[in-house]
Amino acid sequence: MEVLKSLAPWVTAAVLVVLSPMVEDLIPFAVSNYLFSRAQDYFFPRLTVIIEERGDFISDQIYEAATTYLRKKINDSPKPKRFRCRKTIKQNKPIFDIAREEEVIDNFRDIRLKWKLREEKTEHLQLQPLPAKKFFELTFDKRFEEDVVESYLPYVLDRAEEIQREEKVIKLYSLDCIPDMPVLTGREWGSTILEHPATFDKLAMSPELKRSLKDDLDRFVNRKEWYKKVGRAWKRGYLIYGPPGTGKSSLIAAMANHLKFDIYFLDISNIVSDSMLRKILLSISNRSMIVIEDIDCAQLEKRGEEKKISYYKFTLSGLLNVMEGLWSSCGDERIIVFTTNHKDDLDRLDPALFRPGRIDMHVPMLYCNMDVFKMLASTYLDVNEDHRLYGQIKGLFANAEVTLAEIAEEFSRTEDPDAALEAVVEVLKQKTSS
Ligand SMILES: Nc1ncnc2c1ncn2[C@@H]1O[C@H](COP(=O)(O)OP(=O)(O)OP(=O)(O)O)[C@@H](O)[C@H]1O
Repeated sequence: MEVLKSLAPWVTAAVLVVLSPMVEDLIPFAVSNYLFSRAQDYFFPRLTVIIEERGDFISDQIYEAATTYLRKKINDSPKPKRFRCRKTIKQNKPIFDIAREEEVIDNFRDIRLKWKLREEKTEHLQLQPLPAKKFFELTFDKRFEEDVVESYLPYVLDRAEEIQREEKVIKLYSLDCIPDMPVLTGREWGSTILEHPATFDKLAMSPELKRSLKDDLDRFVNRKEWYKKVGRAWKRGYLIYGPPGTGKSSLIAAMANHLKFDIYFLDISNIVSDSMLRKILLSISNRSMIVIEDIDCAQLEKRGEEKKISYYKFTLSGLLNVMEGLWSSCGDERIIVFTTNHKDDLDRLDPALFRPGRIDMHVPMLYCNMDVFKMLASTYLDVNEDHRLYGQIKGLFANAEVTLAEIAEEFSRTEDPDAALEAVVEVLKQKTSS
């Protein structure tokens, strides 16, 4: 009986092919098409799983994994009929990606699976166009439902993680909304590939501080079990402070490059309520750094001073609660980085924001001193020994506040180390006389 059933679809197909010219004459196309698909459904019942880009605001891990997995597949094996191609100046070769409405076939054990990327337009909300809803359709023979759910999807997740580790592609996310328009849906993250070359090796900062920050980050990522054991959210907070041009942004890029974490720049001035903040934070993927820059300028209110409900108001307690509460229940390996140019002004903010557990480490990025100057000279000019001008420069540093950005600018103007160091002496002299 089983043998007969397995032969039946082929016999039916053959009969339909032979009879199709006659069927076409007798039965309208729409009807024959319907009958054919019903016959197909009967003999080869199929299942389609919908994997949306975002669930209830939470970016979907399977969707992200499928994107990575299929991209790798398209790049490594024969391409589908249509595919997307992109390349930035810094990438060595083009990257191919799945195109909308194009099918990509995968084989897993004896199962044939069909992936299709689809997009559903969403309406405009007020003046702001909403991003289209993207989703994958994964279609396979119904008999393999259990294998797909129990084995194939976990395989795609594992494989995607491996690929991400191998490829080391780091993404930079920021809120994709019209300036001065509020975040309306929580789905506004737009991304690009982070190509910032900063690394800890190249960064000029106090060697002790660099070592302790690197150790702190490494300890954090290796302590999954510890966080679970003590029942704490697997997150860590850093405050990076210092005048403009001292390397705060470069340090953030170096941290992301070191950990291979994505960066999410969160501009809280676009966030209109605690609930929207919650949605925005929920849509951030694991293994990521959330960066809130210039926290002293942020429109935060002190704890206890927040008004009841006000439209364009963002409360400090909202930020604290979301950070603490939300990530305890969902989300792993989250780093939050605050930056400020004016640490003293932070006294204006609620001290609770900066108590241990919320901000775990304070990282000063200060004006240039002789130690960091030598590091920068080694990176930019290959000056690794003492230079005849170093004594004079050291003396000038005692009375001049100069940032590493200013020094880096002088070092970039010439490849001649003597000329570059003489230019720095001039800059320092000007600073001390003014
Ligand atoms: N510590 C540093 N080590 C190496 N280069 C640095 C350092 N600080 C600054 N620079 C150089 O100066 C440029 C500007 O630095 P960066 O943007 O990181 O400073 P910042 O403190 O974030 O400034 P802002 O507060 O204005 O954003 C960098 O691209 C880099 O070339």
